[in-house]
Amino acid sequence: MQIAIGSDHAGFKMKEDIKDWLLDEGYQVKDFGTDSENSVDYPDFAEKTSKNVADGDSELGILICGTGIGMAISANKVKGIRAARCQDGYSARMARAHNNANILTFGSRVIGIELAKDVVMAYLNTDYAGGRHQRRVDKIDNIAEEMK
Ligand SMILES: O=C(CO)[C@H](O)[C@H](O)[C@H](O)COP(=O)(O)O
Repeated sequence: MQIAIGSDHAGFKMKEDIKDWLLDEGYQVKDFGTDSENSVDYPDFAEKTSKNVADGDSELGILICGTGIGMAISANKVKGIRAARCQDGYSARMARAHNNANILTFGSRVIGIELAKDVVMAYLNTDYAGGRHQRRVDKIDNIAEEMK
């Protein structure tokens, strides 16, 4: 499975750690930056990473900033993206199972690397449940369509 990953300066170090760990676990990872702890603007990296997922090149995406909030807000502006900020395993499982979230975000200034890995594994190892949830996911996606 190919995962798209991105961060701002606040999430840079955690992105590198998560990327190396995912590669060790056998995932393919496409890194959309940033490439250092120099100050950057999170929407730039959210947009690049989210468009790669929306285009279908990567199956899922991970975005890391200081809180995970700015990344989630930005990613959810991209058509076809359902980004969920999850900082515990239960939320990460539900984001996949119930919301079919295709981007996971979290904050490097909020959770540590071991909890972040736990959240990522819960997210990646859970399948979308479909069924009654599809009706709701369709309604989410239709909100953007109706705004046109
Ligand atoms: O988007 C955010 C807040 O919602 C992130 O936490 C950013 O990483 C943060 O705003 C960056 O802050 P900084 O003071 O420029 O490092």
